[in-house]
Amino acid sequence: MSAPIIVVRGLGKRFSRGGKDVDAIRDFNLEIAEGEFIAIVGPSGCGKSTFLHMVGGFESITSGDLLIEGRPVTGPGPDRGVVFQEFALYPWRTVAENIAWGLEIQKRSKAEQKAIVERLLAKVGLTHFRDHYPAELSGGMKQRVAIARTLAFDPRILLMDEPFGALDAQNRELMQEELQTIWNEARKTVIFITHDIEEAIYLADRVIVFSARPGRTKADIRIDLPRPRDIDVKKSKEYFDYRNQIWDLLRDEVLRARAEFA
Ligand SMILES: Nc1ncnc2c1ncn2[C@@H]1O[C@H](COP(=O)(O)OP(=O)(O)OP(=O)(O)O)[C@@H](O)[C@H]1O
Repeated sequence: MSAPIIVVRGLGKRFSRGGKDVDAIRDFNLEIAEGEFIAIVGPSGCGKSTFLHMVGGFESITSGDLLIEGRPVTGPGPDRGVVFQEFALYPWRTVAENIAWGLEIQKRSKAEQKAIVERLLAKVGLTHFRDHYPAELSGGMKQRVAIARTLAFDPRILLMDEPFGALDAQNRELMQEELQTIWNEARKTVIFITHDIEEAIYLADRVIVFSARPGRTKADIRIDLPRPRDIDVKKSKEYFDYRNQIWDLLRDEVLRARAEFA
């Protein structure tokens, strides 16, 4: 196997607030191979978003190592694209202009920008909405624009924090299918945070269950379901077994996290 693209060793993050220290993450270890789809689930407040922000280079590291292709993360970079729950689209830009945003920063030629934007509009099924503004779109459509905008500058690593959290159940399922299709084609390395165990199993090669705070690996479960995965896989016995296994692990941690705040 080739060297992992992301290596996390003994990672820790401590926040200090009002003279009190909070260990969000402690002694967290993880290795991710290029092209792997990793989902992270865990109780609320266990440090999942903090970890993703550290990989993104938006949050400093308190202790341990966080390496991408062998180099320590020191800040954001074009090798990493982020898609978060809130659709951070520019309201004054059309769909096409939102997708082109990163390409303008990269100073790509107008012709290149147009070709990439058209390809991505088709990929996320929004060709007919290219001249619409975000306010005219549904939540699912906005999230598709956000994904297209991130894919436009072609990062090797996609960091996704509850990207479908604000969508209704039907749109969520459609977006899961779409993301799987995009991932099958592009094979990017993905770290995907979700509260939805079923979503994690459907999408991921491995599901990492975080412990209650301070966050670290409680379990690292390989999902051996054949790809590409049809949405009907969610009705299979294997899927059901994974769901029970992960839910049992998570339940203990959710109870521990609750006890702390009781
Ligand atoms: N900037 C900050 N300053 C102080 N404490 C912080 C800061 N950011 C996060 N924390 C604390 O770190 C812990 C982990 O937060 P984080 O947002 O990473 O959790 P999470 O697992 O993503 O939660 P959720 O699932 O609810 O989104 C929490 O106790 C949170 O209050």
